[in-house]
Amino acid sequence: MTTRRLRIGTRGSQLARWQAEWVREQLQRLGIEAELVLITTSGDRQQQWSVEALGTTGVFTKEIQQALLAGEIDLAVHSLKDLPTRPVPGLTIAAIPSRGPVADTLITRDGRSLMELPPSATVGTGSRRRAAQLLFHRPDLQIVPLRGNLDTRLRRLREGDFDGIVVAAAGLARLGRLSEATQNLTPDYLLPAPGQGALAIEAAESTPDVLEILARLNDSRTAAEVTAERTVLATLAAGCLAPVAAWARVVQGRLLLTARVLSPDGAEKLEVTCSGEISEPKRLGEKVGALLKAQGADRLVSMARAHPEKPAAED
Ligand SMILES: NCc1[nH]cc(CCC(=O)O)c1CC(=O)O
Repeated sequence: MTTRRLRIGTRGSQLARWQAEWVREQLQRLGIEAELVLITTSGDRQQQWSVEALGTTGVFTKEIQQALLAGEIDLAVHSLKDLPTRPVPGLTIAAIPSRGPVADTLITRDGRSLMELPPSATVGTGSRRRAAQLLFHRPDLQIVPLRGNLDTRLRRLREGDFDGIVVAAAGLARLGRLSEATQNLTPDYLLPAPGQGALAIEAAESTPDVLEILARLNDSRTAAEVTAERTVLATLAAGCLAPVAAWARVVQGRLLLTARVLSPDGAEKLEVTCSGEISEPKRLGEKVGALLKAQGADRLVSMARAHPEKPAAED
């Protein structure tokens, strides 16, 4: 077993540091000392650009993964929903800890709920998944592109740039600001992003001693849930830029998976729910992905690709 101090690579945002610090504390409980190493990613550097304009996935993870491969850090803590589904040679997800809240929340300036917002109200979000589902319920809403860290987005709402914003409950809770949420958006209303609320702890395959330690932070139930969700994304070859949502949960000893694909304008919506063995999350994700394809999901995903002018960012 390793006796040296482990180096945890993380982005510098408040949320990322909270998450990395949480992992540091979990390691400390196991008697393992660790320290944070802050790494700036291209997604952090280019706040003014849409993620699509950056022309690649993994803008919040790539530099951190390079540091892992170079041996500059021993482990990386990511928001799982920011981590592309395509594996990186030499790296592995060593642990997926127990998940936080999964839902999205609406925050409005005047405390009105989604259905109470006035006609043509403006909602700031950079996520196509959020935009499409909001428009499905309220086609009149004006969706305004919004990027940046959670604190930036909350500040812009207070400054009056929008009537409302939609953010992940997990992020708000971690910043200690869940009380600012106006409305919890239930999954039937706004289905979350694959992996939302969960962390991924990544390490290099060449460091089996580190992998062995990190395995103790894994929560097998959360791992099964997010594996099913991410398999839908991978099966649809959708990436983070298409309006794809997926949510898996354990109900009566079985894994229940709901996934949605929408057109970017929210006018079309496909949805599938299936259950499967907890021990076979990948099979369940593939099945749901295939059923969505059979309903025409590929056409909706390519509609999103054909409209790159609309930015997508926060999931
Ligand atoms: N890149 C944005 C991001 N990545 C992870 C979270 C919050 C935590 C989570 O959803 O797991 C957020 C903020 C948001 O979506 O509002």
